[in-house]
Amino acid sequence: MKLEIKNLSKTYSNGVKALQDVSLTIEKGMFGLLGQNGAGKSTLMRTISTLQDPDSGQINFNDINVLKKPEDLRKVLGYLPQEFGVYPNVTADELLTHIADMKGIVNKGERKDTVEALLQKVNLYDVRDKKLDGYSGGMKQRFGIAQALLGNPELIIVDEPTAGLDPMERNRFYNLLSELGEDAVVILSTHIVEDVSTLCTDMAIIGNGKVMLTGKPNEIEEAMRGKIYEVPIDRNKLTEYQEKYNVISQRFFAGKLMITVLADELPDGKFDTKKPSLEDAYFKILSEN
Ligand SMILES: Nc1ncnc2c1ncn2[C@@H]1O[C@H](COP(=O)(O)OP(=O)(O)OP(=O)(O)O)[C@@H](O)[C@H]1O
Repeated sequence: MKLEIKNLSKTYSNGVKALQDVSLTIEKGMFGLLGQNGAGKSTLMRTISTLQDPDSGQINFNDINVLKKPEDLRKVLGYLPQEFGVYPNVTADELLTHIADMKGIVNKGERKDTVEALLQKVNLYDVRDKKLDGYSGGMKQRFGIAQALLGNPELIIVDEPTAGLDPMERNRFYNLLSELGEDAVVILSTHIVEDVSTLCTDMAIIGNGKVMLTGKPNEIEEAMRGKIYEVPIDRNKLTEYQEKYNVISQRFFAGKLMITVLADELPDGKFDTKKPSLEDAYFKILSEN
């Protein structure tokens, strides 16, 4: 199983270059596409999902030429868009049954079994007869995954799935997502670094419509070992430190401002060496662009 994206470009009519010569090879497993708001993630996800056309480039999934045969891709695609839309005043069971019907699962018995199994899988079986518009954000997202999984897709795309979930719902959702990569190519688009470090075996960072880095999260972290330092400072000293050092990020920690600095060696005795995280790598890339 393999998704190959080659030289994909897209400029919107307002002149925004949302994709600039994007090439990626994505194999079976969970692939994280990390980028800030506006980086081009949704444009890429919608293009792969055949909802919009690029200006140029190619996409192949196994032997399907996606841009030439979008209908072939749709048969093996499961897509959870960023905005799944307004949740109608129907139950999870009713809507999933309806979508299963539209996806071509026409045999009633088979459809009932499929819908039941999926509701079990996403842990909504007990609330299957409740109206969707009364669901919590996490429950809605789990429903979104259930509909994306109808028809056993080989390519699953989830766009910013954990935005707006509370920590417990996010954890539950992670458990669900972590199983998906076993038999499919799964692309998880997100601006949340933790999503990628928790779930993904491979990743890319995208910014301004360009691929800035690809690799395995642990290798990307490892490449930064011995180069990341931190020190707590007074908030009003930030500019001073920024002038002197390559400050890649800052956060509040117990009332102090903790700054993270990129350097080839210990900047001075006040700094501590920090075990690099994926977030440090991400901030480094962002600070360079
Ligand atoms: N239909 C459109 N017409 C014009 N510009 C657009 C359109 N859709 C997106 N853009 C612009 O293209 C750029 C990339 O947007 P895109 O939605 O792909 O980014 P994103 O990484 O998914 O961000 P977000 O998380 O905010 O959705 C942004 O500058 C956005 O404003």
